[in-house]
Amino acid sequence: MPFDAPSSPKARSRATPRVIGCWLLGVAGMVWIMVAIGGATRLTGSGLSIMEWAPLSGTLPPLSDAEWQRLYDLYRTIPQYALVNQGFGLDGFKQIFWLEWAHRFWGRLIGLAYALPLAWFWLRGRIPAGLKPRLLLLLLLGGLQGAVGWFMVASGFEADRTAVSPYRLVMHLSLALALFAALTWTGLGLLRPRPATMPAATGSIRRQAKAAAWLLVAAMLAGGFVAGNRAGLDYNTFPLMEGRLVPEGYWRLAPAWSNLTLNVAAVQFNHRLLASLAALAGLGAAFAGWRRLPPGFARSACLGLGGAVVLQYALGVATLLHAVPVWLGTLHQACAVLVLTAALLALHGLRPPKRVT
Ligand code: HEM
Repeated sequence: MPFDAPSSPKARSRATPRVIGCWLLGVAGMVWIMVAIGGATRLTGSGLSIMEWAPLSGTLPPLSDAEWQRLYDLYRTIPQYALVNQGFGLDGFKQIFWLEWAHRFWGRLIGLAYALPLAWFWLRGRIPAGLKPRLLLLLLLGGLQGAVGWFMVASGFEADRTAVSPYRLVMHLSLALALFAALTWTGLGLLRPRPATMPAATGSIRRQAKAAAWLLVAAMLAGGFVAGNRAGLDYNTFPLMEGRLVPEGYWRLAPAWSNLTLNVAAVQFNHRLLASLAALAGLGAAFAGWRRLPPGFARSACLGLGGAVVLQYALGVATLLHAVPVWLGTLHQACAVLVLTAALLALHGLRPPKRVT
């Protein structure tokens, strides 16, 4: 559903789409930071430290010794404590508590940064009519993401589990990326109206960029399963996996489809394969843009896509070779959003011109 900045004679209504566009991009930036905090939370094993879902009262951290002790006692009832952190004491608990608290606190801030300006623009009649359903949908998606986050965390409390379900982790990561993409695309639509004309080569480069974008989405989903299965702790060589291109035991699990989501060897191989295809497609679009487009937004965006994909690929290999240190894993997760941004900018820059009727 494309949305373009409407042109209006009134200066005030001309300014409003730009302000709304900047606000949406600002919220998208906050979602980006949230993805990075989420990566650090997962990689430091902090994500299961708060066992309550309290959207309002959970805003404040514990303010008394008794409250700290109550939360610690709750945490001591779950398998992760017994199997991973037994005896790490209240001080150890506080260390894993703060990141999860910061993750949830930042989520609440994003909610406010979205809902309050939305209400203000709405009440002052500043939102173009055609944009209202989309802004409400974004609000709904944001709320849903909070609920999915809790749904994911709750899976980590089940018997014999020391981490969350890979399926729910992928759901949470995908929804975060979808929310980021929707905010960014809508914001860009308000800031950059469709051009009246485009160079003839644009159509074929747009198809290449679209292919790269879909391959990137697939690589990101596969990356979620690598993270969810902690598959980056095995096969720490590149490009071969235990001396083979396709690892032994790719189809080890039954039913066969479960290899795609739960088998460490298969999940990691799929991520490598999809990332390589996405990198090739991204570089292809960058090369075509560089060769066939005149200097301008679309050409720079195509080149940016190529650069971002190469950076992310190199970060992925480094993360794997070093068996996922927290800082590299977090950087790889944050850079996935950079690549997504680059793909969105390229697709936006390559949009077909406005049809004249
Ligand atoms: C276009 C390139 C790539 C994209 C878009 C991408 C994206 C992602 C995403 C979204 C995740 C899940 C979140 C995270 O932990 O970061 C992930 C995880 C991971 N990726 Fe990639 N990736 C790419 C290339 C690679 C390559 C080439 C490798 C190694 C050969 C790699 C290795 C890993 C590993 C080991 C993880 C799990 C990290 C963890 O447990 O935190 N990635 N990737």
